[in-house]
Formats: sequence, C-alpha cells, structure tokens
Amino acid sequence: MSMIGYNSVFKKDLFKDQVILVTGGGTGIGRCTAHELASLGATVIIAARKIDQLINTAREIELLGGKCETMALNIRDPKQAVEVVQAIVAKHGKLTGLVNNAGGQFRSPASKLSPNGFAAVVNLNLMGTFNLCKAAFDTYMGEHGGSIVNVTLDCRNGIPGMLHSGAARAGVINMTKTLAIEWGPFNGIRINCVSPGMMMTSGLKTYPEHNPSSRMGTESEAAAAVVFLLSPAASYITGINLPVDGASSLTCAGTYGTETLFNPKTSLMKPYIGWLQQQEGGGEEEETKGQPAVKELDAPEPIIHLYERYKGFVNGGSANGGGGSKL
Ligand SMILES: CCCCCCCCCCC/C=C/C(=O)SCCNC(=O)CCNC(=O)[C@H](O)C(C)(C)COP(=O)(O)OP(=O)(O)OC[C@H]1O[C@@H](n2cnc3c(N)ncnc32)[C@H](O)[C@@H]1OP(=O)(O)O
Ligand SMILES: NC(=O)C1=CN([C@@H]2O[C@H](COP(=O)(O)OP(=O)(O)OC[C@H]3O[C@@H](n4cnc5c(N)ncnc54)[C@H](OP(=O)(O)O)[C@@H]3O)[C@@H](O)[C@H]2O)C=CC1
Repeated sequence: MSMIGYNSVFKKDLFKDQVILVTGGGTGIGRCTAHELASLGATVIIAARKIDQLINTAREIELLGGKCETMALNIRDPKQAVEVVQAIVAKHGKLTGLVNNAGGQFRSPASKLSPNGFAAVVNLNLMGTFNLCKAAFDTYMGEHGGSIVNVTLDCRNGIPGMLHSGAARAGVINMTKTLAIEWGPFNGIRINCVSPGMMMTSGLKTYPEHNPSSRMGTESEAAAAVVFLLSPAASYITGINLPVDGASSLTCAGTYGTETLFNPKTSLMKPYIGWLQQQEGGGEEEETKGQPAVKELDAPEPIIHLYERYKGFVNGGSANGGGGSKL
C-alpha cells in the first residue's frame, strides 16, 4: 500500500532561511518570540535601547542552537529605524519578517495627562511602529514582500488610566488594516496585529503594585500568536487584529477589571508556558552552567506566584492548585 504523507506547514524548519527583526526582543514577549522563531530555524535580529538585555537573550538563544544577533535601536527615531533595517539587508541580503513588539506607556488618569505625556506615548507606540514598517517597506519588503506583526495592547473598550496608549494602539490597529490593503499588492506583504491582554512579563515591573485579578496570559501565549501570524500557516490572513486575552476583553469587567470568569483561582484555561517550560528537566548541561536561568520570570512577586501556579497546571495540576485539569 502506498502512503501519501500529509504536507503540514508546521515543521521544525518553518522559518529556515528567514531573517526576522524583533523590536524589544531582549525582554518579555519579544524575548519569547525571538526564542520561538530561532527554534524554528529563523535568523533573528533583536533590537532595543538597552544592549545588555539583548546580549543576554542572544546568548540564551545561541546556547540552545539558534541564530540571533543584536542591534541598538530607538524605534522613536526614524533615522535609526532605516539604518538598522539597511544594516540587516546589507548583511543578510533580506528582511523577511518584522515584529513590532517594542512599546509601553505609563499610567495616568486622562485628567492629569499633559500634551507632552500623551505625545511621548503616541510617539513610541504609533510612530515607532510606523517608522519600522516604513523602513522595512522602503528597504526590502516593497520589492520582495514579507510579513509584519505589530504587538499592540487590548484596547477594544478603551483603556482607563492609559488614554494615550489606547489611542496609539487603536491607531496601530487601523494603520495595519490600511497597510494590508495598500501593501498586499507589493509582493504579497502581509501585516497583522496581536493584542495581548494582561500578560505575565518582565514589563510588569513598571506596575509593581498590581495584584492579578484575572487569568493572566503568559509571554509564550502572546509569542505563539505572533509566530503563527508571521508564518506561512497564516498566508491568507492579513489586516487582522488577533486578541490574545482569554476573552477577557469581551467580558463586562474586561482585562483591567476585578473578578472575571477567568480569575486565577478558578480558570480552567490551560496555560502555554512555551520555551520557558521546555527548560524544565533539561538537566544542567555543561555549556549552560552559570548562564541566566531562562525559566525564571522577572516580575513583581504576585505575578511570580501566579506563574508558579500556572507551571503546576501545565504539569498536570490545576490553576487553583488542586485536582487535575478538566480540559
Ligand atoms: C484598575 C487597575 C488596573 C491596574 C492594571 C495595571 C496594569 C496595566 C498593565 C497593562 C499592560 C501593559 C503592559 C506593558 O505595556 S509592558 C511594557 C512596560 N514598559 C513600559 O510601559 C515602559 C514604557 N515607558 C517608556 O518607554 C517611557 O516612560 C515613555 C515613552 C512612556 C516616556 O518616555 P520619555 O523619555 O519620552 O519621557 P519624558 O521623561 O521625556 O516625559 C515626556 C512627558 O511624559 C510625561 N511622563 C513620562 N513618564 C511619566 C509617568 N510615569 N507619569 C506621568 N507622566 C509621565 C512627562 O512628565 C513628560 O510630560 P511633561 O513634559 O508635560 O512633564
Ligand atoms: N505585559 C503585558 O501585560 C502587555 C504588554 N503589551 C505590549 O507588548 C509589548 C511587549 O511588552 P512586554 O514584553 O510585556 O514588556 P517589556 O517591557 O519586557 O518589553 C518592552 C520592550 O520594548 C523595548 N522598548 C521600549 N521602548 C523602546 C524604544 N523606544 N525603542 C526600542 N525598544 C524599546 C524595551 O527595551 P529597551 O528598554 O531596552 O529599549 C523592552 O525590551 C509592548 O508593546 C507592551 O506594551 C501589551 C499588552 C499587555
């Protein structure tokens, strides 16, 4: 009997020969995305302002057998954006993927927000994303195509306390739709958004007093969505915004509210821990001894506790610490 194998797109070398720039790739969601992409064969360039964080992440990836390079970049500077993309194309001959992940904001009631404060956050998140998209298009993708994923922030129902970021992220989502239409004809460029809800990342160090009141997402859960949209598995998907929020933005309480169906004590949604989890039980290889403990989360105490609980859930327990998963 002859067998015809099914030709699935999900293979270990999914991103072989691809060169992908991840902004903010030294920490949090960006770092996890860089790990995922490198483990699937991509050459990953991670870029941000603080070079030490980038070097640590690149070293982690190289120790695991991946290809990763670092570049200093402030996404708010359009000149630097062009220089970084040009340098990548000069060295590798291409830039097939771009993940606009760098971003952030501060919390402030709208009534207290100054025009400068509003502009700073719009400049970082909206202008920064535009700067990189434009540089990628002008330098390489306009002629050769490519795939772009913009990491935004759940802003479906507004973001109380973060007016500036909500406006900027909504701008990114709309810009993404326009670019999908305008740039699709340029060799099939695809561009999409991932909108994380509350995720357990190192980024939460800037929100130290936050006490988790909902089932938070993991870095890996955001990264996995980015990887899917970048990949040929999403070859007919462009111009979309993919929320990664456990449906919290659909509830009345929302991501930023109090108790929801998705609270950490009762949630039955099994978390994906990704590469962090894969480090478990791997043993202390000689070459990784003394290296940063990549499985540790650099976040405020309540978040670390929650993360530890999720790890238990993945290993057969439940998010609330008892019994097995009902999934
Ligand atoms: C119901 C309770 C719910 C609680 C839920 C809380 C948790 C929500 C979590 C949401 C999930 C999101 C997570 C993340 O995004 S992770 C990423 C984490 N990292 C960051 O967010 C840091 C990003 N910040 C920055 O990069 C910079 O601070 C920023 C770009 C925002 C500003 O940098 P810049 O250098 O431009 O700033 P300047 O010092 O030049 O100031 C410019 C104006 O902005 C005002 N400003 C700046 N920082 C603050 C601040 N912390 N508070 C108030 N105002 C601020 C500053 O005063 C300047 O304005 P003026 O000239 O008018 O003074
Ligand atoms: N954690 C969460 O709950 C959520 C996060 N997000 C968004 O996801 C993205 C990743 O965040 P997360 O991983 O959580 O947090 P991190 O703080 O770990 O990541 C933010 C990254 O952006 C980089 N960055 C910030 N400003 C600039 C700049 N001007 N130029 C270049 N790089 C910059 C930072 O590096 P450096 O300082 O070295 O430049 C850092 O690596 C952000 O856009 C964030 O707003 C969205 C929803 C929820």
